Amino acid sequence: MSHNSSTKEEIDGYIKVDQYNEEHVSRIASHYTDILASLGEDPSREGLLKTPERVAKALQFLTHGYNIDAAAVLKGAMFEEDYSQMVVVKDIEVYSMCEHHMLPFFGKAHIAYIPNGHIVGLSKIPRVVDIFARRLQVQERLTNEIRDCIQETLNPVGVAVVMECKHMCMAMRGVQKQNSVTTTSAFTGAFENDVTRSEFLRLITATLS
Ligand SMILES: Nc1nc2c(ncn2[C@@H]2O[C@H](COP(=O)(O)OP(=O)(O)OP(=O)(O)O)[C@@H](O)[C@H]2O)c(=O)[nH]1
Ligand SMILES: [Zn+2]
Repeated sequence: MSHNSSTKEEIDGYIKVDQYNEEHVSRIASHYTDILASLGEDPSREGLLKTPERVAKALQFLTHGYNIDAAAVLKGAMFEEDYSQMVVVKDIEVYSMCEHHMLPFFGKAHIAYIPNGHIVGLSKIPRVVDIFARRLQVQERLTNEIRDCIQETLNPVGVAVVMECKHMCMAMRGVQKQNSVTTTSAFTGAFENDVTRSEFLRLITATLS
């Protein structure tokens, strides 16, 4: 992956295995060799020989959102359309990493917008989620960044984002709460109105049968 330019693949939100930045991979890997030794491991034992490189590549994948322009992704599929009801995309899987411990947090995002002359290709909404999630994050900022990107790019009548995530730093270590879920939300425009917001919350909690 080039860290200096956005290829078509990067704009599409993908990183291909042959696109890792080799210079960064080898730099990160050499640090991980030290880290393994500092943990009391033997970095030269067979099972760990390729681990620093694997971790380096995994980390590049898990943070590859930094160099993708989320607004450009949305603009790539905006269509003029005379539809002015709420569009809701719910249950979008989210995998991110907390910036405090670099441990995963994961869960679901539910997103709605009310068009203002333009709709956006539906797949672009989960892509925007991924672009901001594949960075070191806190859930609150992730929620706001998704909202702001959609609002500023699509200029809809309103945007709503709700995220429900589990944080591994609260489950595997620290306070060790296995079942707690953190909910964050961010709204603009029409969703600041109680009736519209309630309609959105009703739609994301409704189950299809
Ligand atoms: N607000 C917010 N906090 C987060 C998020 N992810 C992790 N944290 C918290 O970041 C905080 C960091 O607190 P510190 O006291 O500096 O770190 P710590 O000693 O490792 O804290 P403990 O996790 O309580 O052991 C912890 O309370 C984490 O639960 C997030 O997405 N949003
Ligand atoms: Zn954390």
